Amino acid sequence: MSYDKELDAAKNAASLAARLCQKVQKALLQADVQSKSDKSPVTVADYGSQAVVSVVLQKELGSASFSLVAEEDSGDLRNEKGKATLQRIMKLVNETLASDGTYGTAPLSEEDVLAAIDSGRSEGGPSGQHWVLDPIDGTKGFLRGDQYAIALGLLDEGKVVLGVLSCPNLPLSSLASHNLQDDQDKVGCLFYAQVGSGTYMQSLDGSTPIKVHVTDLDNPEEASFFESFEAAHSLHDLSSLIAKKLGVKAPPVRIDSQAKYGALSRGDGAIYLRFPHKGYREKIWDHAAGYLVVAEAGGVVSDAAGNPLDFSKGRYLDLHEGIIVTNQKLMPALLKAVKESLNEKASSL
Ligand SMILES: Nc1ncnc2c1ncn2[C@@H]1O[C@H](COP(=O)(O)O)[C@@H](O)[C@H]1OP(=O)(O)O
Ligand SMILES: [Mg+2]
Ligand SMILES: [Mg+2]
Ligand SMILES: [Mg+2]
Repeated sequence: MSYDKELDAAKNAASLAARLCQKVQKALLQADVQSKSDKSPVTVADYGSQAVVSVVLQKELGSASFSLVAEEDSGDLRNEKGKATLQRIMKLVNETLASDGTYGTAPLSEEDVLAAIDSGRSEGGPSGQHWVLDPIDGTKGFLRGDQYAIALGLLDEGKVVLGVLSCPNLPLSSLASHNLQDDQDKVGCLFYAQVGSGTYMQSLDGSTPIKVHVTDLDNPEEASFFESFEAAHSLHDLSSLIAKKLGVKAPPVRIDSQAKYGALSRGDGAIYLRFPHKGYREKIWDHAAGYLVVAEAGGVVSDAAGNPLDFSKGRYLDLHEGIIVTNQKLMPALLKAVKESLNEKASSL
C-alpha cells in the first residue's frame, strides 16, 4: 500500500508548523533577559504548531475519519486565564496559514483553533489509522535556542508507516564533520520515511531530497553516541558506562529532541542511548516518527532488552528500561554492553 498522498500532506504540515515555531523562537531569542524567563512563548508555539498540523492534514486528506494522537490539549486555554494566550495562538496560526497561500482562505476563529488542538485527543491503538504528533519535541532546546523537532508519524494497524521530522535548527551538513568554513549557517532539515521506501532528507526551504543511510561502521571504538542534552531526561552516567564497555572513545554528543534520530539516520553518529529516570513513561509521539526515519535508513531501534518498540498500545510505550538505537552491525555488541551495565547498576544499589 502506498501512503504517497499522506506523506505529501505530512511534509506540508510539518514544514508549515516549523515556520510558526521559527517565528516564535526568533522573537524569543531577541527578547530581553526578563522576558526570556517567561515560558509562555513555548506554550504558544506548542499549541500553534499542533493546530497548524491538524488543520493542514484535515484540509489535505478530509476530516471524516481523522484521528490524531498528540501531546497537547486545549484545557488550559478554555478558562479565563487562557484567553490572552488563545488570542496569541489564533493570530499566529492564521498568519502562518495565510503565509502559505494554499490553506489561508477564511481566518480561523478561537473555536476553530481550540477544535483543531483537541482533534489530538485520540488514544491510538492497534486498529485503523492514527496520526501521531509531537508539535514541539525538545521544548527545553527550543527555549535555549538549540535543537527541537516537529515530529509527525502515521500508524496503520498499529505499525508506523510514515515518519516526518522537521528540524529547523539542525545543520544540513553532518554534525560529525562540521566544517566552520562550509555550510555553517545552513540549517533546517526535513527528514521523511515511508515504510518500505527508505529515508530522505531535504532542506526545510525545499531542496531536492537525498536518500540517507545510517553509518556502516562496525568498530565501536570509532563510533560516537548521542544522548539527551538534559540530564533530567536520560541517565548520563549509565550511557557513559555502556559506551566505556563498548570501547567508544569519543565523548557523548548531547542534543535535544528527535533531531537525534534524524542525525543518526544520515550517519552523523552511530548510537543513540536513552535511559529515562525511574518512573518516566515514554509516549508514542516522542519516538514514532524518529523510529521510522532511522529504521528506513537501515538502523535498528529497540528497548534495552532488544525488543522492538510497540506503538499499538495507546498513548504510551511499554518498555524495558530504555531505548537504544544503532546500525545492524553494532547492535549485538551494544545489547551486550547494555545488559552488563544494567546488571552492574542493579547490583551496586
Ligand atoms: N522527565 C523527563 N524524562 C524524559 N523525557 C522527558 C522528561 N520530560 C520531558 N521529556 C520529553 O523528552 C523529550 C525530549 O528529550 P530530549 O530532548 O532529552 O531527547 C521530549 O519529548 C520531552 O518532552 P517535550 O516534547 O515536551 O519537550
Ligand atoms: Mg516530546
Ligand atoms: Mg512536545
Ligand atoms: Mg511537553
